Amino acid sequence: MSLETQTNSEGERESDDPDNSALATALHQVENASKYVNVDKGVIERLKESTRVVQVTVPLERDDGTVETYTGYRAQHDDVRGPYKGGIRYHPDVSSKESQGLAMWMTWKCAVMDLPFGGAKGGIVVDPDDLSEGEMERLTRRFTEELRDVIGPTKDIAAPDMGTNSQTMAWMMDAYSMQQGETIPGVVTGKPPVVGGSKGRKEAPGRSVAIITREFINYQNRDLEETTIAIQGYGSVGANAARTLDDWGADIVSVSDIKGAIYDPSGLDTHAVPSYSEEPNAVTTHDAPTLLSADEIFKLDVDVLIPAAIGGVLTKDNADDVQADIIVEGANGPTTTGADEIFEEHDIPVLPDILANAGGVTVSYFEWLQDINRREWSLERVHNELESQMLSSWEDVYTTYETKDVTWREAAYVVALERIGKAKSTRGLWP
Ligand SMILES: NC(=O)C1=CN([C@@H]2O[C@H](COP(=O)(O)OP(=O)(O)OC[C@H]3O[C@@H](n4cnc5c(N)ncnc54)[C@H](OP(=O)(O)O)[C@@H]3O)[C@@H](O)[C@H]2O)C=CC1
Ligand SMILES: O=C(O)CCC(=O)C(=O)O
Repeated sequence: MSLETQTNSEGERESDDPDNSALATALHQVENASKYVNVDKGVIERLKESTRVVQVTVPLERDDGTVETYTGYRAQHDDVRGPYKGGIRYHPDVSSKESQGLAMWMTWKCAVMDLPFGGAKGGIVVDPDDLSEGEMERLTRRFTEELRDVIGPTKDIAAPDMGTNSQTMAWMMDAYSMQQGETIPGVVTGKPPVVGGSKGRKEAPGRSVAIITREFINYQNRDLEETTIAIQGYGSVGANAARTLDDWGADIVSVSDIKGAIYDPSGLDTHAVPSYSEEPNAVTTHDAPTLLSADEIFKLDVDVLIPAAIGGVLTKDNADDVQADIIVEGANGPTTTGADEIFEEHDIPVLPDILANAGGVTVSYFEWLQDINRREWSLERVHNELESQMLSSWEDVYTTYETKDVTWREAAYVVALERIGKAKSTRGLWP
């Protein structure tokens, strides 16, 4: 295991990162939001860096007996409010810088939700579709072993993200527990309920996207039952957001996966469209009046557009094509800085990821509480507590939006940065 020390060079960051990378976008957002908060400049400078980024080599014996090595990362951004918290991603684009950008967003997300956690993110540079189930398990167990020194239920708590799921978390929990000599469910969240997972965790990020969409529609004095919605990505976040909003009466007129989009102006039966976990890459096999290319979903004239697939998809090159009245971010970092500026010019509100998809980490917090207390909550309790936590943070964000001349993203950052700044000054950490 090696600890990679970060460089502080602005110039290096700018030249290394294209405009739409997670790190470049996250750094721009924090710099921009810092104008609106009363937080010491030294603290803001510190928050532009991760505490540490761990890079590990993960050897894997393939099913045919050959050995391959993979690279894994865990970026731990800030822990002033509590242990580091954030997902593990298995994807070919995982990198040190991507992990750092995503870890920063976790710090803000936990602070907006007022959860006692800091921010982390990580993953392995691998295409999970290339691995068998047994290979996935061996890779995950070895990765957990390599991260052993820096993770733990009071240090850094992992969770699922793209390419990982509740089974991956069960393997991580088991690998960690075996070496510790006792079962420690609180080291990861997003586990299957039978091994200490929380009911409702899998659906939670999509559910919170639905809650924030519903609240914003009400805020604008519109009617959810007359609202048309297009959703990019039909995985854990996209499909659950689609089905929840559909159940609440909205018309989900278009959904997409990597292969394309389906469109029905009278509304799709979202429960019948196969989600990624039900059948990968199968959205376009569903019978719908119109088939579109994957990118055409952004051009639809709908009330709400929900990008819920990957980061950096709304850019300055396609933002002018967006016809939606409102954007609710389901994915992490789907909107680049250039696109954000265009949406502001066009008066298209963008409800940010750090609020909208925060249901995932919020129910992860509930799971962690259940694990350390050895108590199990009912699904009804999870839904009620998620609802009240989302409404409380939504109120904090819209009150800030109404009292300062800021965008919705800036309002969420103000709430987060002020909480983090107060925690730093109260603890006396410098910076
Ligand atoms: N899971 C979680 O707990 C949370 C996840 N997030 C974020 O939400 C986003 C999605 O994550 P999650 O739902 O877990 O991931 P999944 O892997 O479950 O789903 C991703 C979906 O996006 C689709 N997709 C990928 N690329 C494209 C593309 N270019 N165009 C259209 N669709 C595409 C995939 O399609 P295909 O099946 O064809 O590959 C799949 O349907 C990520 O940004 C993640 O960080 C945020 C909060 C919590
Ligand atoms: O549940 C968690 O801890 C984190 C989920 C996550 O990675 C995210 O919200 O982006």
